[in-house]
Amino acid sequence: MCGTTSVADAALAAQAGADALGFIFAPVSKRLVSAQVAREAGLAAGPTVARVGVFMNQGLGEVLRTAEAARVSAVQLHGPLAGLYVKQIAAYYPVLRVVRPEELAGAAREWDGVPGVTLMLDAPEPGGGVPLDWAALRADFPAGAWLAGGLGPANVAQAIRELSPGAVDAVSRLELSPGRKDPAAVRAFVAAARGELSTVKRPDVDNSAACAD
Ligand SMILES: O=C(O)c1ccccc1N[C@@H]1O[C@H](COP(=O)(O)O)[C@@H](O)[C@H]1O
Repeated sequence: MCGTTSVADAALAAQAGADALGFIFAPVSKRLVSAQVAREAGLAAGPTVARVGVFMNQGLGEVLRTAEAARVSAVQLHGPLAGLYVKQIAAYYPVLRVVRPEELAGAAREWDGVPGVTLMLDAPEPGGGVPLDWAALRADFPAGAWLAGGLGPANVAQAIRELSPGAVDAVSRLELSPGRKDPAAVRAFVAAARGELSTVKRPDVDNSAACAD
């Protein structure tokens, strides 16, 4: 659940069953949040909810200082970034490295087996609410990668069926206005994603017993 800007929205998402909250620290964003509010919101979400700091083309020092001040548990990196920079941040925080569709195949090769770096596929305009052509991306989508881009309550189940992502992430289709969550959409999104994830057959999970029952 990305774009969290308040304690109230963090509590809402946690109560709805979100596994992770995203806090956007990229100055270009309409959902920009301060490290202090992110820290308070993360505390309100409780001990089992991950806290992801979202950055775009920001310096190494700024990323590490903000992540520390906000007490995030992972960092999401957007933009054309050098591999060395990503690895330097991965020495401190688990990294979600965001890639566009045209970068997916190359990034899957580059980051395959690199500890601490998980790929996240997103649309070319982050936070733009535009879904991807999931079927066309299936061949290049690596196991365990996360999926974002135009996901909402009405389409998240189909996206999970198409790509079996490790996790799904959304923002603009869950809002009343930028930075302000729509409670009904938040609850419907988590319910739809959880419902589909409980039935999807993953390549790394033997659920044949469940199928036979
Ligand atoms: O949402 C933003 O404003 C934003 C700004 C800078 C980097 C990332 C941003 N959002 C990310 O966009 C995706 C999905 O957005 P949507 O569901 O398509 O609206 C998500 O990963 C956000 O973290």
